[in-house]
Amino acid sequence: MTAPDTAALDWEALLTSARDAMSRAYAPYSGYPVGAAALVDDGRTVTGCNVENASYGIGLCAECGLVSQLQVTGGGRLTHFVCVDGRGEVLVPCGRCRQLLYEFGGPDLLLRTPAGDLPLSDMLPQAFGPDHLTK
Ligand SMILES: O=c1ccn([C@H]2C[C@H](O)[C@@H](CO)O2)c(=O)[nH]1
Repeated sequence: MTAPDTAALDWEALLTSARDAMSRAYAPYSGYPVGAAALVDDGRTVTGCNVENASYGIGLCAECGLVSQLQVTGGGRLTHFVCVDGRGEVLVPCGRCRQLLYEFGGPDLLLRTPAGDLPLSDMLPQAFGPDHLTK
């Protein structure tokens, strides 16, 4: 399956999905809800929201839920990704989450960021990934 044409991609629909996910976040400790949405190479959309915990350090980022949903709904490769903050504004994924995304999207995964649409290779240069383990 080939990645959808970037120009034809409906970023607005993906943003709406991310904002909807954000509205379901559980973020009572930080007060910082996050929603994430990604397009899969078979046309599915997967989403996630952050889920915090009274044991602060074990809270889950929105991207954790997203990659879990990716797997549980059939796997595949992520092609386009966006996450939003509590105002619905585009947010950059945190460093750990860039690594999570790399596993399932690789360097060509396109991220919508406040600085424009960028491949993950720009956001996580010289990434460590599955290929290193096979060398
Ligand atoms: O990429 C990110 C960055 C932050 N958060 C969450 C973690 C925490 O619950 C809250 C504040 O850091 O935002 C995410 O879900 N994804």
